[in-house]
Amino acid sequence: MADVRGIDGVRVRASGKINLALRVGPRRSDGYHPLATVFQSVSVYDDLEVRPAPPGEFPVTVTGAQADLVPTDGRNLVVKAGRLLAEAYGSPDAGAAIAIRKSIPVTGGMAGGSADCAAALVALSVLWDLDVTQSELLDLGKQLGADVPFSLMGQTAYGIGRGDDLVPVLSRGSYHWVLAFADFELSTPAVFARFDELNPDPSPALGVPTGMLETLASGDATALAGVLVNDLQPAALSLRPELSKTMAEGMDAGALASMVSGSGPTIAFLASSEEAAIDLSFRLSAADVCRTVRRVSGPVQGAKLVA
Ligand SMILES: C[C@@](CO)(OP(=O)(O)O)[C@H](O)COP(=O)(O)OP(=O)(O)OC[C@H]1O[C@@H](n2ccc(N)nc2=O)[C@H](O)[C@@H]1O
Ligand SMILES: Nc1ncnc2c1ncn2[C@@H]1O[C@H](COP(=O)(O)OP(=O)(O)O)[C@@H](O)[C@H]1O
Repeated sequence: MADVRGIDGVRVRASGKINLALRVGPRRSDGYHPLATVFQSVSVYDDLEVRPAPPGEFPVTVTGAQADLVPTDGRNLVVKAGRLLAEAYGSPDAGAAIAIRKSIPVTGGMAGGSADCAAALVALSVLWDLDVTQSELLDLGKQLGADVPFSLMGQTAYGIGRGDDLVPVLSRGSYHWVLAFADFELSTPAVFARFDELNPDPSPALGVPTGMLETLASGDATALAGVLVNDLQPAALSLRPELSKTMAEGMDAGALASMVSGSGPTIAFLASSEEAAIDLSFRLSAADVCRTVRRVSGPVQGAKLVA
């Protein structure tokens, strides 16, 4: 284990994501579903700070919105990340104090736990001065959760397998989104289970919509609105029908498109410009159909050290 004297703390910021395309195949024997997905990281962030702690200890504090929904014991993905990283590259009895400030909605379909996990991998490899490459971190990330590799990578990426075999996608410019955070949670396994009920025989031939990658390279928001797709959306709406009302309100308020983010319940609205997004966010707030309205843009960076 490297000497970390002199290092006070290491801070890393990690972003949430939306899936511009999420195609889902038949459940595999390991319980996972094959995906073809296009991720885009967006500008809602969790901040994480790690500091030295006694061997084997990982005290976690969580602040921010919905902090009470996040475990602070060994179930927290940052603790799992710390233990795995220490075992694989450092000293198995390493420890760290981890402070998480959450803004990404919890159980919101925006990979907030995965963002924290990715941030912990990056921060702890610096705190412990480990000789670990980005590609090795991606491999560790895969062992911790399907969305963790993308949370490390950020920007725009095409994912296959469990969504964790990634290729970067060229994306021009910036897209303006308005997010509606729900005042309830949707569990990812429950949404996949409802997908199974609704789709007894899903197509195993997965691909993202024709033209999506070309559209992203062109930067045309109106064209992107026409190709967004989420196979989990009917499952999420069937578990929480009130989300349809939120989606309809956003469309009435001028969105180019609306979609459930990942497994939900966050709803993402695509706007034609920053001005349109500001207008949409005011109108959606006034409609009182969600817990919070948040204006974001994407793509942004993956988990990154903060000076
Ligand atoms: C649906 C997606 C879309 O990006 O994200 P969220 O909406 O949850 O953020 C992801 O596939 C979620 O990824 P993540 O939340 O990391 O999943 P994991 O912790 O690895 O798995 C949780 C559970 O989700 C289900 N799962 C996940 C990924 C996948 N390809 N097939 C699945 O069936 C399994 O039931 C698994 O036990
Ligand atoms: N650091 C973390 N932040 C949020 N949730 C976490 C974290 N670590 C573990 N979890 C657990 O993971 C579950 C899924 O969280 P999250 O990643 O926010 O949702 P989603 O999979 O919908 O994107 C939560 O119910 C929570 O108990």
